[in-house]
This record gives sequence, structure tokens and C-alpha cells, in this order.
Amino acid sequence: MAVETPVRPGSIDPETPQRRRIAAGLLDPRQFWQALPEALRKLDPRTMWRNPVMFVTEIGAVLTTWLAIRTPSGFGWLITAWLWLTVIFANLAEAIAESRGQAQADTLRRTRRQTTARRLGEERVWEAVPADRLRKGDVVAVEAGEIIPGDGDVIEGVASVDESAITGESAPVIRESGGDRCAVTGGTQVLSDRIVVRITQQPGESFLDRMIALVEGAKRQKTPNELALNLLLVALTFIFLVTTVTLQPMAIYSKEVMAAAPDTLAITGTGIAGIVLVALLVCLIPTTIGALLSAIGIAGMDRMVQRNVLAMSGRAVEAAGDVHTLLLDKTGTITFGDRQAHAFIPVGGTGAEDLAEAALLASLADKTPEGRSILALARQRTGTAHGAEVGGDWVPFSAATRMSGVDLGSRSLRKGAVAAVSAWVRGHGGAVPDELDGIVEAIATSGGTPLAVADQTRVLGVIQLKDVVKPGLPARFAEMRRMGIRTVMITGDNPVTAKAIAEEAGVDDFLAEATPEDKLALIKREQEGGRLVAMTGDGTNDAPALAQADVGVAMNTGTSAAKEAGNMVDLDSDPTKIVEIVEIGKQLLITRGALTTFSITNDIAKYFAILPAMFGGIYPGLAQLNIMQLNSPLSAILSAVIFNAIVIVALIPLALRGVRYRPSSASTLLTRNLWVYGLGGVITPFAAIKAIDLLVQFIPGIGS
Ligand SMILES: Nc1ncnc2c1ncn2[C@@H]1O[C@H](COP(=O)(O)OP(=O)(O)OP(=O)(O)O)[C@@H](O)[C@H]1O
Ligand SMILES: [K+]
Ligand SMILES: [Mg+2]
Repeated sequence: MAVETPVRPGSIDPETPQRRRIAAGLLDPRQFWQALPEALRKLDPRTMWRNPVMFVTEIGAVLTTWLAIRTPSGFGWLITAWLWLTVIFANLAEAIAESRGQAQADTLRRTRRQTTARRLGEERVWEAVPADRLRKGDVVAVEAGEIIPGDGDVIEGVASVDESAITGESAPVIRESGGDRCAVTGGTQVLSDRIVVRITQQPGESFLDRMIALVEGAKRQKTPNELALNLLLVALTFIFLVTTVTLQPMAIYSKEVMAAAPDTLAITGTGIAGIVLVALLVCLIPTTIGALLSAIGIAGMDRMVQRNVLAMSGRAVEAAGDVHTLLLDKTGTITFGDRQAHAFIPVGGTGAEDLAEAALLASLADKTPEGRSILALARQRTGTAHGAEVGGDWVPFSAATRMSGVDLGSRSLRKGAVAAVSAWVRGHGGAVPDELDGIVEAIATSGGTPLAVADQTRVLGVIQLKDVVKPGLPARFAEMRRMGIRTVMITGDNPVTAKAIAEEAGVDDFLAEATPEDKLALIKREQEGGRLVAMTGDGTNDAPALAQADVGVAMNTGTSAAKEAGNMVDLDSDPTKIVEIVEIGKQLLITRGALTTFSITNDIAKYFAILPAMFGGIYPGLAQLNIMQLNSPLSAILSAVIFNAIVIVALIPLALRGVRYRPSSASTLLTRNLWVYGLGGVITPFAAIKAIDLLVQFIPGIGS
């Protein structure tokens, strides 16, 4: 069979229209209403306690409700209403963030339609079974027009597959046995030919299932950074709780003063009314960041999904924001990866026909794409059509030996990386002809991969494999350099080819002739001293490295082993996507930092904004600090509580969209944000509380 049009795996045009880009701009008011039921459901204390700051606020709201019922007053009810709104607004932020993934999950669910699979039964006959009964290890056949019933690896055949249901990419991709492009995903459709697939997933754990759970945020767990921040928020809450409670004896102590000016203060009999205490507490504890923290995290994951990247954990997204070194595998990541045999170049007096025949025999059982393309070219050159029935002991290709071949009667044929084959020939007592160097050099400097062919003690010649570097890479790698990230290409290929490709792609450094162990060792070395390493790869030989990396991005075109090992999958299989992944990670960290700064400074500012108005009557010294000239103690407190609630809603769009990110050094960003959000946090409450005070003073019983 032949696939008519060569189809490139992946797509690297950053503006492909099929990108599922939900306009992530401003909030649609409808989103508020749609998320409201969920926000109310989240009031359940069993859910609320996970967010300590808002849990304290909820307890406060319950308390003021009870107090307002016991001694009803307009002020009491107003505070109570706004405290409940504060909690609901916080829940809304989370519910809206979650709902954005919901629509996508629904679309994916429709993809997961029930299909019937043709499974190879025990009697070696094909039998029809429902797709959801397939287990790991089952073998199924899928023909043109059929839906692939589950995730697996192609073990026989080549087909073009429509993966648009999952990737949004309309151009079909090639899936074939043997190489780094053997993985297929359940729910996608075979367009041409027939493939046999070995299922790699248990029921209910398919890629699609995991993807749905991810976009829904169902499996979201707090990241270590979030846990640490939460601890800080709990500590602050505790400190302010103590501060607020100590205000009570202070107020009792100044009873005489209270008696002198009873109606200007929100004070009853034995001290500050419980309602005022609760209101003051809620104003002081870090409710802004407490309300928005989880929405910021969910939105970060969601921004990844919009870029067609599935992050398996929030931790991976955070790590992406701190990446120091990026390692990229060459074949299939930097290049398109369909290395095709292009020419046979004999050496040492070997006939062209003989070399082609040796290459043919050595490739008869080679299921890798390289092997198949060598076979095709050799058949064309020799005009023979014999196949695996020739017999012999096949030596399959491995990334460790970098060779493959066959032992056939008295002949022992090998083809593979020139260094590996040369060593093998010398090991058998043979010599490597001098002319080999020049030929190999010429192929390698052009970025091609030379494979040597040998028969025990004799090197017969060279096979030239050609590969193409994906376009647009140098610009993206330059961008990474500006972000302070070092890019390193690692490959099993020879140093000369590696150098040529590295230069063409514009990476900072490269490592050649790397075995899977070398890749792993390099990552561990880079990680020394706590530096975070990202790795992009597609092959089974990349899997250990992908697992070791802090951010392991597997190409969707890659093997299931690679996809299992990494903590992100790029559905577009675009190695430069890491630039966007890092940006999203940085944006997440910056947004969280900025809103935390704003939250804490704005709480402290609030304290100084309302305290003079509240206690000015008791301590005349404080009255002089009442630069805001708020109308009355009651209006000051109510205004602060209203501001405290509204600021959450006002910041939801920013939390979801993220603070704008421009590539620049971390310290510049930090200082800039401290100024903008720190200063903003100080000024905003003064201005906003004054404005609200001007309005609420007209409510009967609030103004003086
Ligand atoms: N089917 C094959 N038979 C013999 N030798 C091969 C075959 N495929 C590849 N090789 C040789 O083995 C080398 C190592 O292959 P390996 O898959 O480890 O790395 P790679 O594909 O070149 O690079 P990357 O690590 O970027 O995927 C190749 O560069 C090539 O020289
Ligand atoms: K607060
Ligand atoms: Mg490879």
C-alpha cells in the first residue's frame, strides 16, 4: 500500500485557525449567572474548609446572621448580606474558572462514542467486542473509515489517521508500526489502509478519559507552592484574629468615653458589637488572594488547554514558569522525523548492486521508518522483491547498540550509526577504509544521517538518510534565550550531523551519540543545584528522560511510552510550544505573586483607612488621622466590607486572564509588580472606601 500525499506530523504554524482558542478576554456577565448555582453549592462547609481564609469568612457570616436575628438592625443585616456575598464571590471565581473547561469536556465526551472493536480472540480469530471491554494487551484491527477503539501502539501496518477530534488539527497524520510514530488514540478515525493495534490502556483510563478529567479540573490537587501560600494565609488570618479580639478589652476599658459619645460609635453596652468585630476581621484577613488563589491555578491549566497542551498537574505548569534549561530531542522534535533513505554510496570496491542487496537483507525485518525506507529504496535499486521468507536471525534496532541487521548463513550483515558499525567491524578483526570518513562527513555536514553497512570484517558502504528541520525554530529559540533559558539538543545521531542540525535550528548547545542513559544523566546534571529542566521528546528512548525532567512535554505524534512518562502532552507536536508553555507558567507565578501582594497591602491599608473613623470618638488623637473624613464609624465599616467583597469580583477577570507577561528578567518583573500591585493595594482602598462611603451615608441609620 502507499499513502498518496506525504503528511507531516504535527504543525508548527503558531496561528493555525484550528487552535481551540476560547476568547480569554473579558468576562461575560452570563458566566456569572451560569456559575452561580455551583458557587452556592460550594458554600457547603465540607467544601469550604479547604479554603481556610474563606472558611473563616463563612463562619463570620453565620455569626453575624445569628447576631442580626437576635438584635435586628439595618446595619447588622447589611453587614451580614455583604459577608455572605464575599464568600459567594470567592466561590464564583472558582466556579467560573472551572466552567471554562466544562464546555471543552462536553465536546470531548461526544468524541468518546461507543464503538465496536475487532479483537483478536484466543482462537486467533477476529471477534467483535464493545470498545469499553478492551483491556491492556488486547490486539485489534482497524480499517479505513473506522474509529480506533482505544489507545495503543500500531504493531502492523501504516495508515493515515484523522485526529482532529482530539487535536483540532484537520490534516491527517501518519501512524505506523515500529518507529516513534506508532501511538494511536482511541476516538480518532483511520482514513486509509488497515492497522493492527495493541491496546495499552485499561478501561476508563484512556487518554480521552484523562483529558476530560483534566479540562474539568476534577483531579486538580493543590500544588506545593499553593500549599505553602495557603499556610502563609492561615498564619495571617490567625494574627488578625488575635488583633481583632484584643480590640474588645480596649473598647471596654474606654467605657466612659463610650458613654460620652454613644451614638457616634458602633458600640453596644459591653464593647464593640460582635458584628463590628467580625466585619473588621474579614476586612483584615487576606480574603482577596484567598478567594482567587484556586481560580488562578485552574486558569493556568486552562490556558494550557487553549494552547492544545494537556498538563497532567498544576505542579508541572508552575515548574514551567521557572525552567532554566530546555532539552530537545532531535529526530521527530527538531526535525520532522521521517528520515528517508536517499542514496547508497559503496566503498572499498563494493558494487552498487551488492551494497543495495546487503542493505535490503539487513532491513527485511526492520520495522522502523528508517528501515522501511531503506527497504523501499533497495528494492527499487535491485529490482528484487523478496521478503522476510529469506529467513535468518534478525537483529532488531536498539537505541543502545545503534545498529540492526541479520545473520544469514555465513553472512553477518549490520547497518547503523557509523561509529557503532565501525567498532563492530574492528571487533571482528576487520579494517575501516579511509574513504569512509569523507563520505560520512559530507552527508553529516548537510544535516543528513549516514548509516554504515557492513558484512563482518568489511564495510560495504553508506546509506544516506535525509531529514528536514521544522521551520521557524531559530526565532523561537532566540526568544527562549531572552527569557534566560538555555536550549540543548540531544540526539543518538553522530556529532557532525548533530552539529549541522543544531546550527540550523539555532539551539545553544547539543549532545550527540547519546544513549537513553546519557539523556537521563544530562538531565540529572542540569538539575543539580535545584535548577528546573524541561524536556521535549517523542521516542520510547526519551521516556526515562521525560519522566526525570521537571517539565516533560511529550509530542502527541510520539509513542505511548513517551506520553505516559511526561507530565504534559502537546497535541500539536510542536517543539517550540515550550515557549508558550514557559510563558503560561511564568504568567501563573506572576499573577499569583501580584494578587498576593495586592491582597496583603490592601488589607493593611484598609485597616488604616477605617480605624480612625471607628475609634476617633474614643481616642481623639486618632481623629486627626481621619484624613478620609468618612461619614461615621458605621459607614466606614460598611464601606470597607463592601469594598472587600467587590474587589474580589473586580479581580476575577485578571485572575483568569493572567497578568500580562513580556519576556524580561525575573528581577525586573518582580520590582515592577511590587510597585504596581503593592502601591495599587495601598491606594485603591482609600479611594474606593471613600467613594462607597459617599453613597452608603444616605442609608437611614448608617450616616451621622
Ligand atoms: N533502523 C535502524 N537501523 C540501524 N541504525 C539505525 C536505525 N535507526 C537509527 N539508526 C542509527 O542509530 C542512531 C541512534 O538512533 P536513536 O533513535 O537513538 O537516535 P536518533 O533517532 O538519531 O535521535 P533522537 O535521539 O533525536 O531521536 C541514529 O542516529 C542512526 O544512526
Ligand atoms: K480582606
Ligand atoms: Mg529516535
